[in-house]
Amino acid sequence: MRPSSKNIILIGFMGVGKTTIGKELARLLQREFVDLDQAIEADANQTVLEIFQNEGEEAFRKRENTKFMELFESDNRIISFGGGAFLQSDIQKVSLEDGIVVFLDISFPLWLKRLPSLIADRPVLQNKNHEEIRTLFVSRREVYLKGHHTLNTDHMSPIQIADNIAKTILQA
Ligand SMILES: Nc1ncnc2c1ncn2[C@@H]1O[C@H](COP(=O)(O)OP(=O)(O)O)[C@@H](O)[C@H]1O
Ligand SMILES: O=C(O)C1=C[C@@H](OP(=O)(O)O)[C@@H](O)[C@H](O)C1
Ligand SMILES: [Mg+2]
Repeated sequence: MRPSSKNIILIGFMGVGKTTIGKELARLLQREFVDLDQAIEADANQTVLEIFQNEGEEAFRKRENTKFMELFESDNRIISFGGGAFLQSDIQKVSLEDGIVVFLDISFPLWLKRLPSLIADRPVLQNKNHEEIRTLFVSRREVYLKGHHTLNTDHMSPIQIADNIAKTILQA
């Protein structure tokens, strides 16, 4: 089957592996890889953390929206979102209408083991206790489930996950 040229978008909670797996998937499918956060950082000449600190979350969300709309003018890309991008209703609508949206899921206990390595550069996780983070994880998961495909990533390496995504999309 000829693979569609639609953009493939990876969504899911912070730290699930969207950036890491997106790179692997792009290599596998020989497509251009774009990480939405990295594209925003390059434009702003600041890290995501610095944008949150210097401009606030609302300004970051505006940058996220503008950059997404710009990126979506071309197809054939693998685009890794930041964990909040798909929560924006217009980003969600355009992604679902014109792209292939893959939700990378993970069980919360496994995700929690990654938290110490994530906290320093994920402003949304800072100043929250485990229960508050779990509540955010559960409520966002409901939104991520609107994606076209859901893939549980528990106990799999990024390469295995990328391989599964490629197979899932080719079979669809
Ligand atoms: N399948 C996996 N198994 C174990 N660690 C992973 C896996 N995928 C990603 N990681 C690690 O988790 C951290 C967050 O990955 P990242 O790709 O930045 O996630 P995201 O873009 O979803 O926030 C990194 O340290 C990365 O090496
Ligand atoms: O979930 C979120 O609201 C965010 C996730 C981050 O990306 P990752 O999901 O790649 O960590 C980054 O966009 C920003 O810190 C906000
Ligand atoms: Mg990322």
